[in-house]
Amino acid sequence: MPDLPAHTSPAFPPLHSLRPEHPHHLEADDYVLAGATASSSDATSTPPKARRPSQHPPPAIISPAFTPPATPGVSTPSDPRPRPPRSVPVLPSGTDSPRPELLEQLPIVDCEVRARIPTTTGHEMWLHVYRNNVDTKEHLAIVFGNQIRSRSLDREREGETELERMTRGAYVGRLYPGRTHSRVEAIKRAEGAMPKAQPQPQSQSPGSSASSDAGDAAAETSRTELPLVRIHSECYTGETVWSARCDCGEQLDEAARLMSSPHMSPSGGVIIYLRQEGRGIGLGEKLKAYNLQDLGNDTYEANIMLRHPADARSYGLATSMLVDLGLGGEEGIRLLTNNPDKVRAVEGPGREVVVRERVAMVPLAWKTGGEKGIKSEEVEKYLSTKIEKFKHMLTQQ
Ligand SMILES: Nc1nc2c(ncn2[C@@H]2O[C@H](COP(=O)(O)OP(=O)(O)OP(=O)(O)O)[C@@H](O)[C@H]2O)c(=O)[nH]1
Repeated sequence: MPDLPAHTSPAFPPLHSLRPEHPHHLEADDYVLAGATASSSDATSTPPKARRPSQHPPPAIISPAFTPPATPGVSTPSDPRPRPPRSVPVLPSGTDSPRPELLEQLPIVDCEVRARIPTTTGHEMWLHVYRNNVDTKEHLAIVFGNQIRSRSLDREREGETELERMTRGAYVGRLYPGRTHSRVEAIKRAEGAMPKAQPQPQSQSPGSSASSDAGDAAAETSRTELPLVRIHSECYTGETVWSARCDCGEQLDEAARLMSSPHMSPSGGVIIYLRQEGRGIGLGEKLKAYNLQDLGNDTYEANIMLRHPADARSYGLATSMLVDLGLGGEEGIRLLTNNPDKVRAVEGPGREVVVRERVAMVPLAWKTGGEKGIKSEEVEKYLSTKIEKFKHMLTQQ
């Protein structure tokens, strides 16, 4: 989705100035952004550095303790084609971080309904609403491409009419006025042949006979063709009300952009959207944490001061939803994340999902030398805390 309306669009006027009255606070006009010519395809560029013309050294936008490492040689300015994001293999032994505590059993999930959503960029995605046996929230799977299908959605339900099946989204291909059957074969049978105007059915899901025909080829399949997955946690502030305190809205946009590009993600992709707002503490508590951050604490400390874990999330639901979408098993997935805990946790207690590669999410401002992306003192502090305290890996290594 190259033209997704970014939550951080420069054209969007700020609601109010976030500039504090600290005398040494960064003045935007005092700085010239270095590296503004960096290629936007450079997935491991360093963030912009601030330079101040006056005699006083500038207060760093990024924590002085944090120097994002540069990975040379990844930009190809002469090649205008989009390149798949670089990814790094995830070894079975995993990362250096301790394995997070996992539920002994995966939650049971059920896809209640799905619908085709044409988007403002001209791409389409399939929005799936899931229910489960551990909470009452509607967790979501945003599916790009036609290869990925929900097993629980497609399951036969006793006494169900064809209209009911189509209404809950359990159909193959596309709906059109007058369609009477959820399955293409039934339409063929009823009409003697495939109707001329009938749009092409979706390709079969992984694990079906058609896809197993291609099973041998799968062994040779380049890892870039593994489905791309993002496990995204709800962030009302960053995704809906234009907050520049975090990079959540930008990450959601970027995941959708990569997954809707057949070049970047030829096997399609899924964003599992979990309703665990505020790293699991909820919106109200997150707002309290923001006030504590304005009082000088970082995002980690603020949660602790509120007597919450620094990160109160879990990922068992995501594992179950991925299995339901046919992405479990040895073939594996590529996971779009900087969070080492997520890589471990999403694999599940019995390694039901295998993360073959991790694809880093580098902030847009870093990739573009500050030309695009979120610019705020708050987000810089947030990102440096994620790296220093949550051990997020914002580069490919
Ligand atoms: N408690 C709290 N939650 C926050 C804050 N800022 C963002 N969040 C929440 O954090 C979640 C996103 O977490 P991130 O740490 O940005 O990213 P991640 O999901 O751990 O890792 P990535 O996969 O690399 O994006 C969302 O639920 C946001 O609502 C904050 O300051 N305090």
